[in-house]
Amino acid sequence: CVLKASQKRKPLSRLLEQLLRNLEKRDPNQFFAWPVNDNFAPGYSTIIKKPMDFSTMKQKIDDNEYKSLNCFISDFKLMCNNAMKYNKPGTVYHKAAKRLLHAGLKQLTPQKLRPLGDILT
Ligand SMILES: COc1ccc(C(=O)NC2CCC2)cc1-c1cc(C(C)=O)n2cccnc12
Repeated sequence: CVLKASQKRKPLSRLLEQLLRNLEKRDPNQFFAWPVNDNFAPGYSTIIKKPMDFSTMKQKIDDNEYKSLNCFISDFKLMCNNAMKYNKPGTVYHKAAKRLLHAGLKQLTPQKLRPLGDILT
């Protein structure tokens, strides 16, 4: 069937979905898969002003909210930094966030992304 213009996946969206899938693989416990719930994280919504998680990033891709790769990377960093702010060093979540941020940014270096061509310019 022919995709209507509105349904046509923009090249950037397809790329971001692929990058998101690769980042999610680095979160095997799915600590970052969904918004953090105040019931499990007391006071979270008062401490963290701009929550972010992978499901929200996926929704933003689907809604074409990301106008550039840098906006996508900023949300990824925000998500990890939120976890390193709310959770004390040494906790399972602080360690997971630090590891995820490090591994994720390695995947998002220009060297790794250049093969994807001029989609990013
Ligand atoms: C979507 O968020 C989650 C989902 C599941 C779990 C979870 O399975 N936690 C089990 C490991 C020990 C209980 C934790 C979290 C979680 C993430 C976070 C983050 C990312 O800060 N968090 C902070 C305090 C308490 N729980 C969490």
